[in-house]
Amino acid sequence: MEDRQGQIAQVVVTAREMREIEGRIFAAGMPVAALMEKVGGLITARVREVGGSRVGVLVGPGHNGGDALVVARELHCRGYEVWIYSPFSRFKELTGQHLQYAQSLGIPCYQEIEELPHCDFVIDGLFGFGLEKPITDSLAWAINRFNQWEQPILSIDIPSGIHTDTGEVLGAAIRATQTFCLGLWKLAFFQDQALEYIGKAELIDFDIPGVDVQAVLGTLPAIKRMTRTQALSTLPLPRSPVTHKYQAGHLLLICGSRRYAGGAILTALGGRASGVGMLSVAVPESLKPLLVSHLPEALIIGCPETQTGAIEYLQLPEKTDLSSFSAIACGPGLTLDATAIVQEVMASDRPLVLDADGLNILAQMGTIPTLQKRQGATVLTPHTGEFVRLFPHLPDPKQDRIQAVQAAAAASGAIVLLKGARTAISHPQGRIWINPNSTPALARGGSGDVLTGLIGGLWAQTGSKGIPVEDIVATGAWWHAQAGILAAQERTELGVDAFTLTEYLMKVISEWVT
Ligand SMILES: NC(=O)C1=CN([C@@H]2O[C@H](COP(=O)(O)OP(=O)(O)OC[C@H]3O[C@@H](n4cnc5c(N)ncnc54)[C@H](O)[C@@H]3O)[C@@H](O)[C@H]2O)[C@@H](O)CC1
Ligand SMILES: [K+]
Repeated sequence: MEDRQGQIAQVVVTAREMREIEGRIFAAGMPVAALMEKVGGLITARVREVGGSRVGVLVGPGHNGGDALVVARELHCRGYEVWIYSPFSRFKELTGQHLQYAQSLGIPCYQEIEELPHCDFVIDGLFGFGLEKPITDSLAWAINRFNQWEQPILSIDIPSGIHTDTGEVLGAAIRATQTFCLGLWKLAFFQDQALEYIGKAELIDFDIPGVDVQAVLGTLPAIKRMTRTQALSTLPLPRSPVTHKYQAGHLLLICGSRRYAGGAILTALGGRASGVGMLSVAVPESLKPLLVSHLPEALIIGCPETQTGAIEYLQLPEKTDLSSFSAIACGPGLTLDATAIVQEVMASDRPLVLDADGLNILAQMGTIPTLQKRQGATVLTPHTGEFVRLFPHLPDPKQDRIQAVQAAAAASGAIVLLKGARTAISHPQGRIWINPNSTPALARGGSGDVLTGLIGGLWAQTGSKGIPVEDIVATGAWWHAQAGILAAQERTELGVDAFTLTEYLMKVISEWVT
């Protein structure tokens, strides 16, 4: 049971895949009406927990409307006052039958929004994954009116008007307070542009057989949703009782400048929180005392500086070269004057995380040709602005973040982590992890620096264990977000500065592990 729920929690589907999976269930003999009844019953049970007794139900022409009508009928039978709004004249057969029966029970059905009496909440069953063209005219107008209402709106499957795959608004879309996603997570739930419409998201599992999911998605689905179980299986815990510090990885961080000293500290604190065995931090010479005072256990490498206070070149300790490190993370706070350093680490064959100015310098060097020459594995961690600078010829991530990150990884051969409310990580061959939960508290200067150090530290510890790099990166993203969520719970969304975040990294993980 645990297993099935764990697997279902990771699955993410497109509208086409959902239709194929649904097709297999129907072909195997499940009557369409029975499935609708089952799903409607599950939604009703959740709706009844919401409270209120006067309900407006928005009913569309397809099976999303059919689901809504089952809920309307069940609520009516349980003593709720129910009104239906449906401005359509033609319905799919099953939906039409449900509407007829609902009306026979005395549930009023209105075609005009003004006729709907005041209700405690609204159920949105206008369109689900069958929406195929933009919503226009009077229906778009009505949706915009519903959005101005104060009452909570509960959407069935997906807020009506949201594209199931890209998350874009097709003409007009319901802004839901809560959305009950049916059966399997749809891609739109992880596209930043849809999040304000989806509200609180909840999966209603209606027992889709695992074999049908596998038959359509394959044994290694392309897009997966990160889960706690997955993250815990990747973390380097428990440690072997006989390990020594060099077996727990050696991370080299290259970061900071006189102008951006704090970025170096935050990156290093992120690296430290990963538990990495040995931490070396290369910074401009003048930052060395500052870093030593914050991280007494790390080896701080002071490097010659440019006139502007950037690292001029790497000056590693004697008998050390880049091959001494299990992973390198480079970029936060470097400024654009540290080009030589980025060239040097690009030429090494070490696992490399590039972030911030490291990415901006890579963009100047020419992202794709430079990466194609690299011997080792590379992780890029851009936010949207850096992404566009790195990949100016690829589709704009604002339109479809998942497709954009997939295209970037394929074109560059790097593992690309695109930051956002729903951070997505793609492997060059198209495998994607999505981090499903985060907090706007993390939209704050320095929080990305912490992530870079953390991912570097995890990679240094686990890279040699055969764990796929994208799993390690996704675990870092998950851990970082969970620390932000816990910190925001305890300190509000205003209380999660990047330094505080580094302290919550340990706190959150000890809660999971114990
Ligand atoms: N996948 C599954 O296994 C299940 C799906 N169910 C429900 O079925 C839904 C999908 O049902 P459908 O395929 O009937 O699709 P929808 O109910 O999403 O809507 C399709 C209908 O809307 C019309 N339409 C599409 N775009 C329009 C537009 N812009 N303006 C006006 N009309 C438009 C279409 O002509 C069609 O009649 C799901 O979202 C879910 O709610 C559930 O009943 C049970 C199980
Ligand atoms: K809907």
